[in-house]
Amino acid sequence: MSGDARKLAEGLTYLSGFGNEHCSEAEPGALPEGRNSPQRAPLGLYAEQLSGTAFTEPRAHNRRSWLYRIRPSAAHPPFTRTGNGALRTAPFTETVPDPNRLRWDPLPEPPAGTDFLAGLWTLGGNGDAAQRTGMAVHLYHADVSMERVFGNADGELLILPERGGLLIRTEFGLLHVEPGHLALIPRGVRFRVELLDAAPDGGRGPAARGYVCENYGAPFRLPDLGPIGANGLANPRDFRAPVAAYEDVEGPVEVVTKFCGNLWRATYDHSPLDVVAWHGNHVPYVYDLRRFNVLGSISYDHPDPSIFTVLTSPSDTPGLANVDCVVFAPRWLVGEDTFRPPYFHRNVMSEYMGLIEGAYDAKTAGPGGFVPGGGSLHNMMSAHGPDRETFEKASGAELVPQKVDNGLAFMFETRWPVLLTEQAARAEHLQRGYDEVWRGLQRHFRPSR
Ligand SMILES: O=C(O)Cc1cc(O)ccc1O
Ligand SMILES: [Fe+2]
Repeated sequence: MSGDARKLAEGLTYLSGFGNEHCSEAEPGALPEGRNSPQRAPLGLYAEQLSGTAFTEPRAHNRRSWLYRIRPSAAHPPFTRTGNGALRTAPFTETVPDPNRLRWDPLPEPPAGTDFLAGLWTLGGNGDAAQRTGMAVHLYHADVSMERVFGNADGELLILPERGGLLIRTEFGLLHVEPGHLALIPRGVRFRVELLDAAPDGGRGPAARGYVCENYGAPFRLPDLGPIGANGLANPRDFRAPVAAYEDVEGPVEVVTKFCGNLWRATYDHSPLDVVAWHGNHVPYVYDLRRFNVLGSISYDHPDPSIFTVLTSPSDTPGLANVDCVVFAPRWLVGEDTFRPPYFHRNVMSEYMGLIEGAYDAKTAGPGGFVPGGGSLHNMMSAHGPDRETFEKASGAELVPQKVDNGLAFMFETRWPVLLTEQAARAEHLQRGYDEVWRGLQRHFRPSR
């Protein structure tokens, strides 16, 4: 079963380009020509618009798609409340904001039978989902594929697998995402996550794991490049959207929606993944983080990590991100007379970091350190930077050109402090004594008199 899914995932074709006006049809003639909503849509399909931005937002930022489906989304019974599990939504008010630097080990293995939705575990966040501002940091662990379908009214979901490949079946078609890739599910788009590497029935292998940034604010877009020029960082053509693929399923399908923080469920009499054709720019996509064109200093000093921004969700203040997704991808360090790892700093922005693979150049690796599947939180103005070991090594290192290619880390950098859920503040896997990594940084200063 999982072998078939992998073959399917690896054979998928995509539409290329970030923010493009794509179009796709799974049956010839399903897409109307020359208009969005003909009197009768082709092939007996229903036409439906899905808006990701207000109708009136500037053309450059407007997001919407037209879907041609077997049944309109409106054809569903009432939703009723279901448990939220470990999923939480802004505003975050469960704990007292904590100025300490914090670090977590990976989530423990999930209970048997946990799907992606049940396995979402919220660390914290900021803003207010109902005001469409702020963000949340979630982790997930899952050992079975979803059978139900999920859609999130509260924001878009940026998924970064750390362990195990995923096949994501969406209203727009299928996406394949592996550790080292990101997948983006826009607000409102329904999807089902299937595991490609789960141990078949009975043989319990390690669960799939990863990170999710839920963005309540303006949809992620590519950052402006300013003096960098017309190319660089994440190149638009490397973002890939699915081609139309639909499920023609008549029969009970459980559909869950998150709305203003709560999960609601309904049993549909058909699959809502029944879109036969679509066009538009409010679409899911995948991106391979290793395609990131890393730019940096070729003279001296360590640049600010904004140069590693893959995607940004802007706020109403120019240059101030609701949240940025930043990647620390393989790169050369060549700075002369330069302390090459990240500098000591205190930042008005708040930084959640995770590790997809290997190690990170400012933090000690290994057990009790910054490990794949773990995460760190350095909130507004919290003092951090290289740990003692890194500082000592890097301030004495011979400054020959050096390739940093032993890891893949990322950061969600957000305008407001990330406030913790109770489960994150009390977690067994919250590391105790994280401050120790900065203990013993020696005094070297000697006043001249
Ligand atoms: O804290 C971190 O490791 C993230 C980070 C990286 C960097 O290269 C410069 C500043 C910064 O906050
Ligand atoms: Fe930092």
